[in-house]
Amino acid sequence: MRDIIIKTSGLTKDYGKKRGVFDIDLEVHKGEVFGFVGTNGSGKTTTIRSMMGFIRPNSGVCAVNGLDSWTQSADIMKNVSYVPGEIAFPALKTGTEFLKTQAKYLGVTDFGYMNHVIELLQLDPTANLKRMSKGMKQKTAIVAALMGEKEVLVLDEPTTGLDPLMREAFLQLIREEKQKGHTVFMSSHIFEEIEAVCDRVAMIRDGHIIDTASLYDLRHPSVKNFVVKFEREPEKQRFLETAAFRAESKDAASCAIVCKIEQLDALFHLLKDYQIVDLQENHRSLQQQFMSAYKEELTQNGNNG
Ligand SMILES: Nc1ncnc2c1ncn2[C@@H]1O[C@H](COP(=O)(O)OP(=O)(O)OP(=O)(O)O)[C@@H](O)[C@H]1O
Repeated sequence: MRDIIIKTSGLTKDYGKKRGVFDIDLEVHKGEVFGFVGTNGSGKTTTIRSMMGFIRPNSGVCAVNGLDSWTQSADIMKNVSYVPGEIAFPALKTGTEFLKTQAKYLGVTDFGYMNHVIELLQLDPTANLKRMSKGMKQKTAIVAALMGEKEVLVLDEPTTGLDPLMREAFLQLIREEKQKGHTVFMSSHIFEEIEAVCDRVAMIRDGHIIDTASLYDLRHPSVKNFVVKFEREPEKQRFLETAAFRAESKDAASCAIVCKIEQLDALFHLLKDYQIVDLQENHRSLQQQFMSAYKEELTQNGNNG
């Protein structure tokens, strides 16, 4: 069993009127990149702030590196790089001044990694802190957090304000963190970026975890869905009549086929006897997984969710 770096159990912070987070159970293992997705106001920040020890839960516990989030928050901070959802800088003039102050606070003396992050994010730290755009502020906060090279990263919507190119650069940084064996917990409402870098993901809705999924399982499903286009309609008909696979007609010459991994060989063997002009695999996306967990939960709760 791999080490558990972040754990919440029964975490509840009730703000009243069904707002807050309720009975949150999460376990993040060493070296894992763990995504936390949910719509606006679903409870991502409340969960993260509870983990960091900034919020005292009504019930349940959170721990990071085995330290209790509420009573040992200061010790947790020593080993965690944290990017908050709402960035507030101290009253300093430039980004450089802020980064220097942060380096002193974190005891950073080798600036090689900090410069690497600055370069990758194409940040000009000499800019006036107050006049920085939202994206520049976000980049500055990322540099300030990552320069400490801590083994655990807790990031609350770290790509907010970043343009698509910079989001990709940021995801590259996360991949590098993963390669170093560091543990990352990041929230987002952008499914694609979670899908691109995470090992596992928890989905939260209205303060409740509705599903936890392994991205490996999502990328390597035990059942595959194909859309096959035959050269002519009679070919498609002939295939459907074999009834060898779960299949349904899509349009004149195409059909959708559902195939278990262990039947793949048999399917391709069978298709050799047909004139095929196109074959596509339909992957289930994280967003589709979220939507079906969401609908399932609505059904279970009788739409009172
Ligand atoms: N201090 C507070 N007092 C009262 N309600 C709060 C407080 N903080 C958060 N909430 C409510 O708790 C719920 C969860 O908020 P939270 O900020 O954790 O969501 P989020 O998933 O991070 O949202 P977003 O994606 O919009 O940042 C929301 O309904 C929010 O209005």
